[in-house]
Amino acid sequence: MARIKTDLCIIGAGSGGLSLAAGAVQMGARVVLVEGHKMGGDCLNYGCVPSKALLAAAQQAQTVRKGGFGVAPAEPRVDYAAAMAHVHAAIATIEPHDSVERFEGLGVRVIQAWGRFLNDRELEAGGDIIRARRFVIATGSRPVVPPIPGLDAVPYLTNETLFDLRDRPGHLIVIGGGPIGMEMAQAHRRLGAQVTVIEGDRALNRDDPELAAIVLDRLRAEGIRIVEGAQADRVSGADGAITVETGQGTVTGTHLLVAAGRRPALDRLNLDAAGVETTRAGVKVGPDLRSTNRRIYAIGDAAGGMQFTHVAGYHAGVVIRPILLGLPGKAKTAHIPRVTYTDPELAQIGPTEAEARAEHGDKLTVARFDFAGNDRAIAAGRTEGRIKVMVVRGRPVGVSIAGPEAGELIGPWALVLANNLKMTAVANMVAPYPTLGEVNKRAAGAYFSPKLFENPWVKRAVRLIQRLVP
Ligand SMILES: Cc1cc2nc3c(=O)[nH]c(=O)nc-3n(C[C@H](O)[C@H](O)[C@H](O)COP(=O)(O)OP(=O)(O)OC[C@H]3O[C@@H](n4cnc5c(N)ncnc54)[C@H](O)[C@@H]3O)c2cc1C
Ligand SMILES: NC(=O)c1ccc[n+]([C@@H]2O[C@H](COP(=O)([O-])OP(=O)(O)OC[C@H]3O[C@@H](n4cnc5c(N)ncnc54)[C@H](O)[C@@H]3O)[C@@H](O)[C@H]2O)c1
Repeated sequence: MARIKTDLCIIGAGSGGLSLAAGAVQMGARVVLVEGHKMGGDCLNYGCVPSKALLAAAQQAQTVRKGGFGVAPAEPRVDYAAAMAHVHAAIATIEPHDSVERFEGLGVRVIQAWGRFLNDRELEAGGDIIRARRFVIATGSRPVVPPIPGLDAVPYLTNETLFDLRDRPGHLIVIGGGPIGMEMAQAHRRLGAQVTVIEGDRALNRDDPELAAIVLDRLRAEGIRIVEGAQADRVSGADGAITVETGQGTVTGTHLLVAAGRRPALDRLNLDAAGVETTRAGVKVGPDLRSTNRRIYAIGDAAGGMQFTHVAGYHAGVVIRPILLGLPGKAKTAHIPRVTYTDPELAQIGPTEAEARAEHGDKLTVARFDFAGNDRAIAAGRTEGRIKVMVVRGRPVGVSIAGPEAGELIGPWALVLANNLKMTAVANMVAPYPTLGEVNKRAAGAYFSPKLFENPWVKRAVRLIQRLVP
């Protein structure tokens, strides 16, 4: 047992904790990092990395299945275990970057144990007692397992166990039509499984319904059954034959994936002892991410806001200022993008059209452009898609994109919104031809066109000038 005094103690070595530890130690702080399970957290081990790697394998299968452009389609011979081997190879490639060795090399003291507060200034981990000037809770989130009658008596998967499978499910039932559910539904369908998604509300319900429909139409066309407005009421059966009852009938499949949302991972922390209040969403924090104990901050999924790796990283940047330099820090959300990596992808930044309409009323203009009008999309046969830009007084406040590479295409808008730039900044950009990226400029064009081309004053001015010009 050691008594450790430090400047900063971070609990959780996932996306947020690792970013903060690396930044803080390299700026000269003494840093202790406490991790009870795997370095890299959810994103590396059970989240972003494995899900995107499996989607890549699924894309490969789909390319063969689809054929086209003179290449004959063929039913792909899928080796599911090999696809999962790719998933674990991707994790293994990234692992060293998040490892104990790398962080100790940077000068961080890493304690591999669960952390638990003893009081408002001390944390116990693996028998060591850490007294820190500041603590940061970066403990992430866990899958919600809803209290559906019968669920506890059947074998079910979550994102924490799905990537351990080596035999392809014959029929995967997914409870939850959010990003996890839809990404894993498409991955498994493309790898040859039958897939049914059961969603109590609308699938992809945080997104603009007009754009979500583009994605959902494709998923249905690929053979995924999506049952919406159907709460999973009861589950029964055993390994290989699991039945889910909903208000819209019953579904029987071989495997069940529960993707019904996330809850903050705070249970081991003994937060009462530290005077840290919580809500259902996470640690109760202000915009500065400080908890009800002024020495303790929370970042990432544990802070109860947007649950994304890039948000956890952003939070790390926000809290490092007050913790290390005594400067104010404030987390904002209006400029943060989010992407669901189905094919086509679904990307959003700021409010959707309905949300922007509710906030800005008549001041809102929505500019649209369809991928069907983009030459590169036509050449590549990838024309399913649309971009919508919500503009208020010449500045974009929100952007929604459904289409191929939507996650890449939203990048420039993240720059525009983060820097409060105007639509003219996008219109002034010259996009290389032919690229999908031209949709961004064309959306800006769609915003300015009515002002320029349907404006009688412009027409009158041009006629007058043409008469005067020699
Ligand atoms: C299937 C899936 C796919 C996803 N895909 C994406 C994506 O494509 N893009 C994206 O941006 N986001 C994605 N996410 C979300 C992303 O994974 C999370 O938002 C991100 O990991 C949050 O980072 P974090 O640092 O808050 O927590 P985590 O990365 O979860 O790290 C928390 C760490 O804290 C540790 N811990 C918990 N309690 C304690 C304790 N008491 N003591 C010590 N250690 C503790 C945990 O073991 C864990 O290692 C996905 C999530 C899932 C589940
Ligand atoms: N691409 C990405 O960036 C990405 C990918 C996956 C996850 N994530 C993050 O993880 C979070 C969690 O993802 P998620 O998909 O688990 O959660 P979610 O909350 O986004 O979606 C869960 C869905 O399950 C439904 N549901 C809940 N209980 C149900 C029941 N009993 N019967 C039927 N439907 C039910 C809900 O209505 C909801 O639509 C995301 O919101 C996101 O922040 C991000």
